[in-house]
This record gives sequence, structure tokens and C-alpha cells, in this order.
Amino acid sequence: MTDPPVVELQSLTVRYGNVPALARLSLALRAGEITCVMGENGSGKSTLVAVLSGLRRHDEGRLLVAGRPVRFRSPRQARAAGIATVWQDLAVAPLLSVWRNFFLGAEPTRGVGPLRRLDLDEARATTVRAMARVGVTGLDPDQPASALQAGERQSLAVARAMHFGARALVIDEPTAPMTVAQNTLVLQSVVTARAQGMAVVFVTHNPRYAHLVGDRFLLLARGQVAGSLTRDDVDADDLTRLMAGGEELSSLTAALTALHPELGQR
Ligand SMILES: Nc1ncnc2c1ncn2[C@@H]1O[C@H](COP(=O)(O)OP(=O)(O)OP(=O)(O)O)[C@@H](O)[C@H]1O
Repeated sequence: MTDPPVVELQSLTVRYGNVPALARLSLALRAGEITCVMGENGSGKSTLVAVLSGLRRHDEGRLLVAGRPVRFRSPRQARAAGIATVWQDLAVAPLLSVWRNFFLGAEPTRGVGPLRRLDLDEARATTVRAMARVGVTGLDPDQPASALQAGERQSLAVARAMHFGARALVIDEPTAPMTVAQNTLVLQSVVTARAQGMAVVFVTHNPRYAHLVGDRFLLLARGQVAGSLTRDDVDADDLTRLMAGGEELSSLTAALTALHPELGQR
């Protein structure tokens, strides 16, 4: 028998008021696969991230982790279930060192009872090793986290998720423009997480990057699946066209609906 997906959405709906931000969305996230989630603004990507990370509860349908239905009441519960989220504009505690940010309260200790103390050397060495695994080398673990660039912050969060044994990784690509080097770091982290056997959701606006790393591609439009493709189905140009097509189609739909409201009901 095959294992159940690490995370599965079954006909999941999330509404803001009457507006469905996700409408009957079904999706299976499997170990060792990268699912790239794409779609224009307002298509439901952030809502999907919010549901997976425990920030928002679904209204209908089911969310399953390792085959068991769950309904997260907080991000803490999602993390406890093994789903780690790397936020788009990830906050680090800027004045704390990189290694403090890596452990954030889960630092390794030495000794027991009243003699228990932080194992600083171990904490630093673990941070450097974990960061090197996701491609950040030559790192000074004592530097303040504010010195890290956007891609490096995401690498830090991915390295952390891997170290603490997450089974699924949800990574929301930063929207601010990044250098090629920073983008490369994000892609490296994503691929390393897959190699470790995680189920990865990569929300990206860049079809070329998506094609470079993705196994599956989920195109969202108005909270629904506009396309669900695998690597064998498409090349990078197809993905680019599909995304551009999505935008064209929905601006056309919006313009038509403005002129002919009855079309919006169809
Ligand atoms: N807090 C909210 N209150 C009301 N409506 C919301 C809220 N958040 C999102 N929506 C609506 O839900 C739909 C999906 O939005 P969502 O933010 O998930 O899309 P997105 O694909 O992430 O867009 P973007 O790329 O701009 O972040 C949109 O119609 C949006 O207006």
C-alpha cells in the first residue's frame, strides 16, 4: 500500500464573507515532491498558505495530514503537525544573532538540572552546518540576523525546518525583487528540502524558476484549479504562456463582467 500524501486538501473551501478565496480545492502533497503554486494576484495563493500554516481555518472540505483530518487552531498546531512555513517577507529578530534566530528558544543545552546551560559551541556549529546544507556558506553565526538578505533569511527558515524535522514545507517566494544570487539560494533550499524527503509547496511568480525545480504545477484562478500539470506535461515556455494566459483571461473576464454583469453569474 502506498503511504497517504503528507498533506492533502479535499474539496477545501475558504470564504471571506461571501467570497470564496479557495473554492473546492483538491491537492495532494507528497514526500519528495515540489508543487509550485502559481496564479495572478487574488487567485488564492496566500489563502492556501494561510490554511496550510494554521493561520486560517477552512470552511468546508477536509485538510488531512498523513491521512488524518485536521483543523488547525493556530500556527503552532500546524508546526506541531510537521508543516513549516517560510513566509514571503519573513521576519527575523534583527538584533539577535543568526544562531539565536535558528534556534529561537530550542537551543541545545549541556548538563542537567541546575547545571544545565546553553551549549553555545554546539548551537553555532549546528547553525553553520544546517545553513551550508541549503547553500549558505562562509556564514558567521554570531552576526545579527539583520545582516541577512531576503534569500538568506528564507534559507535560514528552511534550514531550521529541516533541522527540527518538518515533513512539509510551505515556502512563499519574496515579492520584492531579489538578486540572482538570492533567488538561487531560495531555489537551493527548496531542492534540498525535497532531497530530504519533504513535501514542498513553492509559491512563486516566476514560471522559469518554477519549471527549474517543480515536479507539479498548480495554477490557481479565482480560488480554483485552472491547471494541474506535471513536469512531463509542460516546458518552461508553456508555463510562462499559461500564466500570461491566466492574467489575460481574467482581465478579459473582469472587463466583460463590468459591461455585462450577467456574465459574472455564469
Ligand atoms: N482578509 C481578507 N478579507 C477579505 N477578503 C480577502 C482577504 N484575504 C484575501 N481575500 C480575498 O480572497 C481572494 C484570494 O486572495 P489571496 O490573497 O489568497 O490571493 P493571492 O493569490 O495570494 O494574491 P496575491 O498574489 O496578491 O497575494 C481575493 O479575492 C482576495 O480579495
